[in-house]
Amino acid sequence: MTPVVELAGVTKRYGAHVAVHDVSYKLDAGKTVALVGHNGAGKSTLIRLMLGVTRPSTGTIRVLGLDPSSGGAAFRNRLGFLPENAMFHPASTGREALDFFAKLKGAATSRNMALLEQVGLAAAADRRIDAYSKGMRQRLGLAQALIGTPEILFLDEPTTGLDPGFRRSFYEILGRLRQSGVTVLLSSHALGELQGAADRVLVLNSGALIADGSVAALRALARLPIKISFRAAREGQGLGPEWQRQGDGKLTRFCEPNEKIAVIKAIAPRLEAKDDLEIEEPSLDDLYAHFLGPEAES
Ligand SMILES: Nc1ncnc2c1ncn2[C@@H]1O[C@H](COP(=O)(O)OP(=O)(O)OP(=O)(O)O)[C@@H](O)[C@H]1O
Repeated sequence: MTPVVELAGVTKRYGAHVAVHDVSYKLDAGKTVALVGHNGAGKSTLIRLMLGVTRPSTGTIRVLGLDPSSGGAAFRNRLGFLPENAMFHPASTGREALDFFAKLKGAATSRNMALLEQVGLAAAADRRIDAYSKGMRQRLGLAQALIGTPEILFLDEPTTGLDPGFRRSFYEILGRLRQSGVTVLLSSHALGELQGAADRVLVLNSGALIADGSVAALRALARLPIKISFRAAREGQGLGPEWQRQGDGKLTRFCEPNEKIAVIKAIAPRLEAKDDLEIEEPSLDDLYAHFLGPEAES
């Protein structure tokens, strides 16, 4: 399958500052891919490079088989973009804003109501945008990005500032888009919200791509320890020193993911029906901190 996006050895410098350093990847059609990293990691710069708004200092970029910086209007209409801070005229209604953007894109305005419906804004179509919540404005931004039925959507931090309910419903809309075959590339600070929402995660640190894979593959790569705890009716004598008694009376130890079953088998003969066994997998926030450091935001 020909990749829809292909970067090879892409570096972007602003003066002496390297915003993106030697990044290469290929994206397949129909996948949802997340770019994850701290503030300043280079996520927006990569999106701008793929949109053709800025050119790489070195390396090559192909989007839908073309150099995005030399693509014309027909090429741009095959892409949708939701900027980090989508701006709309506050006095216009959602419907008027979409009409404006459709005209800019040379697209028919007749689909706009269907787009508003798709993002759950049909009932608010004729309300002024200054009365929209942040979550509603982000959905309007998504509807704007969907004008003209784009093949690839670039969404720059679409869920930043949204409360958990709005985040969830935003990802539900993205899930439906994924089923319709659109390729989605979104950036995010938070790995935690991407479980089940992204097929693949690209982790960026200081402009460099430091990890690339599904959430499950990143978990396997990180090999973060698993915590096993149990509270036994009988004393857990004879267990090794790796088992520590906690303040709540539970016995706890950490182990490598590939030791988990052996550890459970070793304690199984001591467990009775009324005993309590807990297996705690590392959280996605732990995984983010593993790749990007303890000051990780979630
Ligand atoms: N036009 C520019 N001129 C100079 N430096 C820039 C420019 N655009 C970005 N940078 C710098 O490049 C680095 C990467 O910025 P970028 O906006 O791509 O990061 P980001 O991962 O999107 O961050 P955030 O999560 O804060 O949006 C930053 O250090 C930023 O200051």
